[in-house]
Amino acid sequence: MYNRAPVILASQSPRRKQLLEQAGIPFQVKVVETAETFPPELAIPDIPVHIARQKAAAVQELCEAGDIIIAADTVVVLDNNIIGKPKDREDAIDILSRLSGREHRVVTGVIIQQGEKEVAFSKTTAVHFKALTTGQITFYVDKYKPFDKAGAYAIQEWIGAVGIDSINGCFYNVMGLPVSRVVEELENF
Ligand SMILES: Cc1cn([C@H]2C[C@H](O)[C@@H](COP(=O)(O)OP(=O)(O)OP(=O)(O)O)O2)c(=O)[nH]c1=O
Repeated sequence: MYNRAPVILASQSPRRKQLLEQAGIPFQVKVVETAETFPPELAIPDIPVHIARQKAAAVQELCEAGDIIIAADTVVVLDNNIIGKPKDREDAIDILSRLSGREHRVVTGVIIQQGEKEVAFSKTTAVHFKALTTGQITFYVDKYKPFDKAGAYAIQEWIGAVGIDSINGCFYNVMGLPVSRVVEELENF
């Protein structure tokens, strides 16, 4: 069991909070809004790590020396293009139409920091969607309103149960936190 310095989760995501709780890690949530920008030359697996580092840096001022800060960012990647959160209903429908019947990758970058010390990594999960009908897509978007989700869907919701053929990699990584790896890194920190 993890039992050392206080852990601060630098995320307003209810999914990340739920997953860290599920792992039995005691923690507090502290969040400061960040711009979530990245230099265009970054390789795709490094982009969510870069953004997670910005989220961690933003909460430093709210933390005590010695606190361990955890931050993460999740992006959906289709044909080497990053798909973020949908702008509106039409954008969500368009994103899901593009993901339909195909495989995409979900990349979560994680930062664990204590003062100058840092562990950074990213994990990738491949997700294969079934061919979704227009009716399924509009039903999902109108009922579940996935506007705060990268790629306009949540694997833990209805669409994950009926629309996903297979995944290769960590399920919880798709939800926003590769929690078994986070626990492993915390134990070795
Ligand atoms: C693909 C996918 C994403 N998501 C969520 C995880 C993240 O919360 C969100 C991606 O946005 P993020 O910017 O990674 O996180 P966030 O804005 O929710 O929280 P914060 O920046 O404060 O840490 O999408 C799911 O819940 N299920 C999924 O299947």
